[in-house]
Amino acid sequence: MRTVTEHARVIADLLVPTPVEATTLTESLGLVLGEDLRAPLDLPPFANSAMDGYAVRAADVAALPATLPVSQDIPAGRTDVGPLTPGTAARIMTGAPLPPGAEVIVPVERTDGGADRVRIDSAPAPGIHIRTIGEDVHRGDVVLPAGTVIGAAQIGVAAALGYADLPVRRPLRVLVLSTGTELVAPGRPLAPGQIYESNAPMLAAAFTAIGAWATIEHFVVDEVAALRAGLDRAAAGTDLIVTSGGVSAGAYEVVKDALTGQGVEFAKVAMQPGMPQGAGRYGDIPVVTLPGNPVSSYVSFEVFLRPAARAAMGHPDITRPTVTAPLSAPLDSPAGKRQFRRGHLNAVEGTVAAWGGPGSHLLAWLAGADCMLVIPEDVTHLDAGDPVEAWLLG
Ligand SMILES: Nc1nc2c(c(=O)[nH]1)N[C@H]1C(S)=C(S)[C@@H](COP(=O)(O)OP(=O)(O)OC[C@H]3O[C@@H](n4cnc5c(N)ncnc54)[C@H](O)[C@@H]3O)O[C@H]1N2
Ligand code: MOO
Repeated sequence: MRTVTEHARVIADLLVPTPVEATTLTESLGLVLGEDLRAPLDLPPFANSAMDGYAVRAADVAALPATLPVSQDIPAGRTDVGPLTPGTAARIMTGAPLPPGAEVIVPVERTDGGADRVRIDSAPAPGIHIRTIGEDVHRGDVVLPAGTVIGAAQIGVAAALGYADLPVRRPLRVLVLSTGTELVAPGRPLAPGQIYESNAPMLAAAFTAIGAWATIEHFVVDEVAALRAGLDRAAAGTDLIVTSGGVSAGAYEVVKDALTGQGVEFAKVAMQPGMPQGAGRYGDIPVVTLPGNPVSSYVSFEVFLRPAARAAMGHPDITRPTVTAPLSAPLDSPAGKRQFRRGHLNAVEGTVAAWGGPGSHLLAWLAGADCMLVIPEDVTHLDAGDPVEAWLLG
């Protein structure tokens, strides 16, 4: 049997980093910078006022109160500001360029607010309320290093620097294909013996949630020709194919039947759920074949695909945030397998507990879980109070 770590390595090695592409700011959200982003200009790009008020020379407010004629009006956006005439004040608004020669910004509250002449009652020291050139960013500086995950603030600073698009790693293009003659699309009538198809929407959503582009190829019946046709229809332009179902030990194991000896290796992995797995290539395209049981599929995504896909998209941090917390109730685990149990974190008590049983068909319990408990291969029993690792989902 293959270890979890060995199979994780096989899957990680299948994927190569996605290319770095110029992408609009909006579409860059959640993606990762593929190159350092340098500042093409200073921020602020010019000295400007941080207050609505008056710009004056220091010598003109040495003795207070002082009344000065207003020689200029400078709202934000003026592009033709001339030097400040000595012995005068410029009325200036927040963000407006400082007139050359101005040294003191007097907030309007410290004056009589005059438009033609202004009486200045008191004044701050020179430099106060003045935003200097490059105070935030110097031209040429690396503002966002390669590997930065683009969030709202990163989009903000990139826009402030004039970038309309960013060099980010493109999302991984993933094709999700479920197999199973018993499957019916949600929304259609269900005959006895049939079930609704849940793996493809779940897996596609899991990929979308990490910033990948997931498409669903209509699920196929358990026939090799149907699977090959589905793969051929959809494979072009795909970085990764993920199938679910048809990989265990029975008859009608369509994925195994179609892909064994065709570049995909099937293996039992020492984990529960998620034991039957496969990985390889279909033509040139990486393929990962997940077990059909819904919880097995999802757990396999968390353990193998999420980290590999995030690494391919350049994420510096590929694992879920993890805590180690005491169990609030005992649990058992199979010998020789790493068990992944749906879990629940009690944030008040600081404890975790298994959430539902270990059965890999218990999907509603997965939906109610907020963490995944990881019980090592050599542990068969844990008592209440024993520490256990929990991956925080969410
Ligand atoms: N004799 C053995 N039987 C099984 C073994 C084994 O080692 N020996 N392994 C079991 C384990 S563990 C798993 S996990 C499953 C994996 O089976 P498959 O990958 O071949 O999946 P299927 O048989 O196609 O389906 C399993 C189960 O999941 C339901 N399913 C499948 N696809 C979907 C879907 N897209 N949406 C919702 N539900 C789905 C399917 O109806 C079955 O109930 O094999 C065990 N058996
Ligand atoms: O691998 Mo199976 O997931 O134990 O049901």
